[in-house]
Amino acid sequence: MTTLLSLHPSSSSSILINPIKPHFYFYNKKPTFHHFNKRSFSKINSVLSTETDPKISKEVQTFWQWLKDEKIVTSKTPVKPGVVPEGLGLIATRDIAKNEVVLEVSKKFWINPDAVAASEIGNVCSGLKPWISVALYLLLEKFKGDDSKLKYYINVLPKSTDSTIFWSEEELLEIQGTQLLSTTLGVKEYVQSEFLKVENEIILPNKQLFPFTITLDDFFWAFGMLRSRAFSRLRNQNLVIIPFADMINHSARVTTEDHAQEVQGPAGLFSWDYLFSLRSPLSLKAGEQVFIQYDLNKSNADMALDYGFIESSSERDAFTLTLEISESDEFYSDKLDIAELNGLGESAYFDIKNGQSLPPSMIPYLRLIALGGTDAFLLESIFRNSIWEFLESPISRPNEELICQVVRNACKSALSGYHTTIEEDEKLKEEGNMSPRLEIAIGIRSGEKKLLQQIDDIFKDRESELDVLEYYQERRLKGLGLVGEQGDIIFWEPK
Ligand SMILES: C[S@@+](CC[C@H](N)C(=O)[O-])C[C@H]1O[C@@H](n2cnc3c(N)ncnc32)[C@H](O)[C@@H]1O
Repeated sequence: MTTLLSLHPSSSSSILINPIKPHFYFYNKKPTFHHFNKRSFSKINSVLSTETDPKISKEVQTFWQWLKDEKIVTSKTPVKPGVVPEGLGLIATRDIAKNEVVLEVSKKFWINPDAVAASEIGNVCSGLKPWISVALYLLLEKFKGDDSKLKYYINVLPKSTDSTIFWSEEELLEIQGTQLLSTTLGVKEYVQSEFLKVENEIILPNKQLFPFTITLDDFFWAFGMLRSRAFSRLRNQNLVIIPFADMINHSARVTTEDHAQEVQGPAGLFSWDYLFSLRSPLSLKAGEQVFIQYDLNKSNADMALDYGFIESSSERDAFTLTLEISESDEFYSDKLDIAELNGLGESAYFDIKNGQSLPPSMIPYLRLIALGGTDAFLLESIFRNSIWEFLESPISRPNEELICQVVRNACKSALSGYHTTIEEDEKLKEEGNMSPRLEIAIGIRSGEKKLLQQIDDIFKDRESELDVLEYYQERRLKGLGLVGEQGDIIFWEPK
């Protein structure tokens, strides 16, 4: 899937398309639930009582009762669980004003590295990455069954989500050629290697703390839960699962992200504690579902990987173009030095978004890696402070032509890696009636192809302008006053 193209005959810098995303990040926001009748597309009627709603499973009812017993849910709580197109969700039981608090959960119910530290596995987990320690804690509580203090919560967690990390090989074939497939495989490999490490270093040597078998699938389940349910933007909290709050679904209609807060408030009759407080970003009528915005910055591929759904609008479509100065480039060290002086490196990643212009440093970087031949004098150290400014405009016809050719060839090559065309995908979308996973696959692959087409169009237009562009030498002569109005060169003639 990786396309690597030589940019210059003498220097072999390259453009890579479809790489595995370079940085595996853990984590940005939130949530998934339940494995019961997941997507029942019933109209969201006001759920007047969880107990009397036949669609609410016994496990959810028991969980709800536990929330009441623990005073997390009180008579003032304006929401209750309901079965919605997104699975389970929270439904307003009365009109809710914009910014009104819909739920509060005291710190003692939070599932985070502090909870792990205070548990029986705290000592052995202290050196682990936070997400790994919380994953082990979740698994430990799961295997305790009825003895777990989190049992009512764990009982309502889903067996998996529609995240691509849970897709079968056959399902993954539907995203053949996409960056999402590369990223998914990269993440799976990463999780597997972390599992093998923690199994050897922590789980097996501490059998008394882990008196049950933890399989790779179990570890993936815990990873998937964290990936889809954890909040990350709280003050002091980079990774925290908040039971009950994680029943809230995402809507593109919500365009702000500041609904979750850590506040201080009463926790029980005589004590105060930190509370996780969630406000409704929209004003709602009784019976409507409460939504939040999970993350405005995530692409559809991020959403598919984290939560197992995407948005239908193309605004979240993204394609990461990777450009690289090759070590075998004869000007490697000069080019690297220039890139670093300008905040870039040996490799640079440019996120291309639908309808947006190219990232500002992409073309100068492309021109830099394509620089060679008679333009190579610009790499000399006397130009070090001014070269980036030069690179912001066309350098020479061969340099500009080369970047167009290479980008266009890379786009064509990447486009040929998909097993369907944009038109075929559009037809499938029109036919409808797809499984949620196929819907994700088609949305992602058609989004990527449209972006590749968009990039190709940009460089096609540029290619058609090669004859009329102004290049470095011409600009330089003009700067010295040596070019006339018509572009003719003015020679100095002695009088
Ligand atoms: C924190 S959970 C929210 C509660 C969840 N619906 C449940 O049943 O537990 C997040 C998960 O809900 C589902 N979800 C949330 N918002 C969604 C949306 N707008 N479209 C489709 N699924 C959504 C996805 O499965 C996601 O991984």
